Amino acid sequence: MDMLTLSHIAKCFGEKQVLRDVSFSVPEHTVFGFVGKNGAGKTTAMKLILGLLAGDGGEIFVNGIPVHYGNTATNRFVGYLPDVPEFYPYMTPAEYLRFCGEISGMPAKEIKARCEELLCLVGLEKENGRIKGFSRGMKQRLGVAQALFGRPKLLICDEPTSALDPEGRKELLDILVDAKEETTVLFSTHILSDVEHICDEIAFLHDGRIVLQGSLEEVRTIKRAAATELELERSEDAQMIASFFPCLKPISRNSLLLEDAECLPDILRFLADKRIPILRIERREASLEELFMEVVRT
Ligand SMILES: Nc1ncnc2c1ncn2[C@@H]1O[C@H](COP(=O)(O)OP(=O)(O)OP(=O)(O)O)[C@@H](O)[C@H]1O
Repeated sequence: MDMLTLSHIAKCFGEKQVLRDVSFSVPEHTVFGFVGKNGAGKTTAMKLILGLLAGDGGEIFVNGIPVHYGNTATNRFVGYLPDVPEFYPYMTPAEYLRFCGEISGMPAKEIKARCEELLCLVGLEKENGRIKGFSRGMKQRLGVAQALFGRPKLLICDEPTSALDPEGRKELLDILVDAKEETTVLFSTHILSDVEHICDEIAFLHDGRIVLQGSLEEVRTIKRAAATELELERSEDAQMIASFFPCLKPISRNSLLLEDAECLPDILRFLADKRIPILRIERREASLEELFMEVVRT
């Protein structure tokens, strides 16, 4: 079953059309990457899903129920982590989560157990200091715990890793993967390597439209499946051969990328004729970054 469906969503701010005919579905118990450059409209789409903005067309369903602008009933299924979560800095993480439980009306006994469970999930069970001393990564992890408190069916995270260092990013991504056991995760990002590491499905938003979507494998199949990297011993040879074969794109001083495999025999013959030393020829999968650039160019 799909936990979230966007169907032909449109949104304008004044004259500016931010989303045009955006449709995608997020299957249950998956991590779904919502990818787009800064300003692509990701936060706008998330606010529409949360009923915080009124759309200009289309429909959104969470757990099969339509979302309405304003106080939408569907938010009882949703946990939300904004891009910059705010906390009471004088509280400890356990106090903060207990407070979240109390205002949600959960029985005291359940609150204690849920706090312990979530602090373990996000690796903050030994952190007894006040939140004001927390790193950004620790705050994001606490934000995930807070968003998961009410056992939402859908967890929405707005750019949860963008301000984190590589270690903090990895910790947070691991938590999102663990979270899909009990929920469905939609997270927005412009960091394509994060998507490559943890997402089951992805949708690329560009210019207000979804330009590519599916599982990682599907996306790679739809677009270019692979490319060949050619590394030569001498940089002057790399420059020279790139000027003979426009299908070769320089990617470093000595390395070239070949996207059209049909040219490879001609290139190898040329290298052999001229006795140009080769260091490495490697066939490799295109990165998501390359796929995204390709889609955006077309
Ligand atoms: N309330 C608003 N009024 C007018 N324009 C807005 C409003 N909210 C967003 N926009 C514009 O809509 C566009 C999309 O913004 P949005 O924040 O949804 O993008 P984003 O993909 O989340 O970007 P980022 O990664 O930078 O957060 C931007 O050009 C932004 O300036």
